[in-house]
Amino acid sequence: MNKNLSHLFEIINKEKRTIIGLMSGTSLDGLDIALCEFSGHGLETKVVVRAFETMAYGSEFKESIKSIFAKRQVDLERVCLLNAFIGSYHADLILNCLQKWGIAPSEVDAIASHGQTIYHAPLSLHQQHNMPNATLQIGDGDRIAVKTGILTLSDFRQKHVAAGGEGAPLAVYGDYLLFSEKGQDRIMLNIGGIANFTFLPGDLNTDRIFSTDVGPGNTLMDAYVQANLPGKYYDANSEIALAGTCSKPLLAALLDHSFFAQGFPKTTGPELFNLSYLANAQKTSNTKGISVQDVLATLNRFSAIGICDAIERTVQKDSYKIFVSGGGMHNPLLLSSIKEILGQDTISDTAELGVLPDAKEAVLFATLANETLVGNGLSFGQNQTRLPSVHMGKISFPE
Ligand SMILES: Nc1ncnc2c1ncn2[C@@H]1O[C@H](COP(=O)(O)OP(=O)(O)OP(=O)(O)O)[C@@H](O)[C@H]1O
Ligand SMILES: CC(=O)N[C@H]1[C@@H]2OC[C@@H](O2)[C@@H](O)[C@@H]1O[C@H](C)C(=O)O
Repeated sequence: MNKNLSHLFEIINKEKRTIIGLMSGTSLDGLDIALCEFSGHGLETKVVVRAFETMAYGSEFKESIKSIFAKRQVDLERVCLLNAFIGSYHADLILNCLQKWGIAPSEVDAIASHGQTIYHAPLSLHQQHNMPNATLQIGDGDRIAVKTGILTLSDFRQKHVAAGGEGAPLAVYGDYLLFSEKGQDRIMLNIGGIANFTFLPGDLNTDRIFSTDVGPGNTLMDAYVQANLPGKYYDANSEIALAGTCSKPLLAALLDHSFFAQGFPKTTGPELFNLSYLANAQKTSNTKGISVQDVLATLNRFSAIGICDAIERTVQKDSYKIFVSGGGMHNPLLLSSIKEILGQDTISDTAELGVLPDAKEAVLFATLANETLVGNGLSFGQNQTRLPSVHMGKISFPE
């Protein structure tokens, strides 16, 4: 038998598998690397996160990605080169991280690589009715496999799109497998560049699981800070927003977009929520002259309203418990607005469930890989989110 395939069977037959999950999101802050140990699959999945690290990206690398990120017109040669470069670069970051942790690559069974989203185009965004939902992540999995010598699963979103989804959010799969709890309705809220949430019903009825993107988390605030405050990357601890006042006319203009009127579930990205979106809202609301502090206070409230409105419109009020993750959970003004609007005294985070909030998305992709390697197939039946019941990820062998 082909040596790669016999190695694959060895991994599948193991009691426990060590899988590295990778995530590099819309904020372009760095590569999240989670070293996970799995046993079981499906609802029996058990994961222990043995180590986690965010390997920060250098400014030159961030600028290269930004030059092609969420843009309709780009230098195609740059896209081609970056697809290869990101694969190699991520492989180097993994090898550095393993060395730091004192773990040999041979101890790792598989890598689960999300890659870098450079364009997300569901039909609702591209509006070309003869074209399908589409999404594009780059950072070639073969490069990661060859350079690290570790079997690599990558490009997870393509199967989701092929099976009728929008390619996102995929968090719902990991949320369902790792965090469902009989007797407790849970909302798993991730506030990354774009915010999304999963509703996990306490009766474990898969038909009632619900998941959607809701609009911007940090992406607009980050983009505005980067464009207006040289040297700053984001509004750390909401310090700037806290010094301002939310502008009602600007807030109303930001909310006046068909995305918010559209039904659920839906997905979005910086292709829509970018500085042109803000400039347009400032123009129509005649608020171009307001201070940087007021703009950030307004953008902060805008994110909070998008998140809460989506939850209120799709999940019965009852007694759900919210578990937050993603960088936006470190934004105190945003969190206090969410609590105020939803009438929640406290919001927990996923650390309470054994997964560090900053590591959650990387753990998610490792979970998807575990399911593809050893799962028996998930069935979401007639789920209201129309979740494709598929295994995701393409397998790259090292040799
Ligand atoms: N102390 C803080 N105060 C305010 N905001 C913070 C703080 N720490 C992190 N953030 C926000 O979190 C962002 C990083 O979030 P995260 O790493 O979840 O993004 P991502 O993984 O790129 O996003 P996505 O989930 O959209 O792919 C930062 O860019 C910043 O906006
Ligand atoms: C296309 C894409 O990369 N989408 C990301 C992005 O970042 C947050 C939100 O938008 C989410 O839909 C998704 O990532 C997470 C990991 C997901 O699929 O659940």
